[in-house]
Order: sequence, then structure tokens, then C-alpha cells
Amino acid sequence: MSPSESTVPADERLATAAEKASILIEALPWLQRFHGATVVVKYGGNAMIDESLKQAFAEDMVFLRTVGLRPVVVHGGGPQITAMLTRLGVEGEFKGGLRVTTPETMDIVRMVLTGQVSRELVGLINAHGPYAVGISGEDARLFTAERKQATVDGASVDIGLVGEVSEVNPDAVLDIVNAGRIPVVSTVAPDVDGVVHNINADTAAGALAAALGAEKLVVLTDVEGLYANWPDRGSLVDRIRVDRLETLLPGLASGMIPKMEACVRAIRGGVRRAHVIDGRIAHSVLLEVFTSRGIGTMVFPETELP
Ligand SMILES: Nc1ncnc2c1ncn2[C@@H]1O[C@H](COP(=O)(O)OP(=O)(O)O)[C@@H](O)[C@H]1O
Ligand SMILES: CC(=O)N[C@@H](CCC(=O)OP(=O)(O)O)C(=O)O
Repeated sequence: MSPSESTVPADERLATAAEKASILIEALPWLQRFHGATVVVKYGGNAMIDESLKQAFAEDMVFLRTVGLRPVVVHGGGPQITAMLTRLGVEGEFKGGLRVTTPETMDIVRMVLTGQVSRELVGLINAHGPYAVGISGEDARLFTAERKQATVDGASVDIGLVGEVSEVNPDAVLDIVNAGRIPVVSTVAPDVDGVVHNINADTAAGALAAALGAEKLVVLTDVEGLYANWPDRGSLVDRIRVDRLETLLPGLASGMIPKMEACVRAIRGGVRRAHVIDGRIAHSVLLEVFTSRGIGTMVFPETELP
């Protein structure tokens, strides 16, 4: 038998074809609805588990762009920074979900985010065509940082060169998107005096989504979504209105705090939907955007009924 000959019976092939057609057709209303829409996708370092997952993520970004959406990637890299600090023998710690950032740590954060994680994602996307352009918060005044304190047991503590996003100038990102390309944003940024700060990637993604007037913010992480009673796996929140989420914020544990604050900032800033989804599932972005049920946790505005 030659390799081109198939032994799959005709009725089985037809059934498979019908299933594929129904999956494609389920995407039609979403393809129509989101044509031309800007989608900010935050890719967390904990969801960059292996090569095939990272490649699937890159394919999803190229897919979105090819079918007429305007994807903007904001990447994390927390575990990658921690691995590099360990390799270099530098002690690191987190307070209130944020990395304590000394000037020495800041050099390593910047090197890993802009020189390693960004380069890798840009390369994976560009395997499909000349789409991705890396850009950091330092470029063209994309982000201005304002030094931020962490909250630990209700008290404010200094954590060094960690920034809140005080201002977003999205022009450079828009230039890239308007040229038909995919910006890949690293979250380091100068303050008004030019001192570079470390910005949590969720925080930056929420601020950028609001500044761009994005249709959606999609945050990829290493859990299925928000659990109302973490770590009770039966308490996954399917959808939640922004005002209700705000009441939950003070009770959340560290990893989820910047994510949920980012969703609140995005929705309060005019973004229509914010999602936290499981980035450990290959093509999770496509499942969220193009299927009727979506996946993970969806945050929606107060103007809509619960
Ligand atoms: N209420 C909650 N629901 C879901 N995850 C939570 C919750 N509270 C804390 N977490 C933790 O937040 C983690 C995700 O945040 P983080 O580790 O910062 O990931 P990322 O690298 O994707 O930003 C989860 O793995 C989980 O351990
Ligand atoms: C201030 C702060 O904590 N910055 C983060 C920036 C990277 C990041 O946010 O990466 P993930 O999305 O993978 O967690 C850090 O240094 O780890």
C-alpha cells in the first residue's frame, strides 16, 4: 500500500469531516463579531511550560492576526527571572505577589524579559511570517512607571524598583498594529526621572488594554481561572461582574491579586471583556475567542445584568 492510500472507511471519514466543519462554523459569528477588534493577550511565565505549548501560543497569535483581529501580546517571565537569579547566585523574594527588586535584580529582570523571553516569543511568531515586533515599556514612552509599595498583612512595605503604570502612551504599539504586525511587549519602564522599574506583567497588560480601548483582555496562567474559595477546585468562577470582583479583591491570595486588579482596571477603563484562562491547554486563546462557551473566568462590566 502506498503512503497516500487510506484504510479509513468512507463513513468514518465523513463523520470526521462533519465534526471539523461544525467546529469551523461555530467560529463564524465570533469571526464576524471580532473582525478588526484589538485583543490584548497576557502570556504568563508559568504558562510557558514547554516548546509545543509556546509554539501553539504563537500559532494562535498568527491565527488571530490572519483572520482580521489585532492581537497585542504582553509577556511575563517570573519563573524565567527566578531561574536566572538562581543561576547567578542572587537571592530573590516576593512580597504581596511582587518581586522585591534591587538595582542588581532590575538589571537581571530587564535582561531576561527583553533579551530572552521577548526574543523567544518574537522568534516563534515570526516562524510563520514577518509579524512580531518586540517592544518594551522603555520604547517611545510606552509606559511611565511610578514606584509602588506592596501590601503585606494590611501594611505597606517598600519593595524597591517596582512600578505601577502611571501613564500609557500606546502610539508605538498602534504603529506596529496598524502596520499589520503583532507587538510583543516587555514590562520594564522608566519613571519620570528615567529610572527603570520592574512592572508586573498583569498590571501592564490591564493598563495597555484600557489605553488601547481593546475589545478583550485575555490573561493566560497556570490555573483554570479564578477560584472563589482557593484552593477549593469546585469553586471555579465562570463569569463575574466587575463590581462583585472588586468586593472579592481584598480576600485574594497573591498570584491572583495582580491578575484580578488588571481585569478590573481593563473593564473600568472601557474594555468589554476580561478573561483569565488556563494557558497549560494548547490553543486556549482560540478556544476562548472562537467558541460559544469560552473557557476560564470572564469579567464583564457593571452596565450589564449579572
Ligand atoms: N483565588 C485563586 N484562584 C486561582 N488561583 C489562585 C487564587 N489565589 C492564588 N492563586 C494562585 O495564583 C497562581 C497564578 O499566578 P502566578 O503564579 O503569578 O502566574 P503567572 O505566571 O501566570 O502570572 C495560581 O497558580 C495559583 O497558585
Ligand atoms: C514586580 C514584578 O513582580 N514583576 C514581575 C515581572 C514579570 C511577570 O510579571 O511575570 P509573570 O506574568 O510570569 O508572573 C517579576 O519580576 O517576576
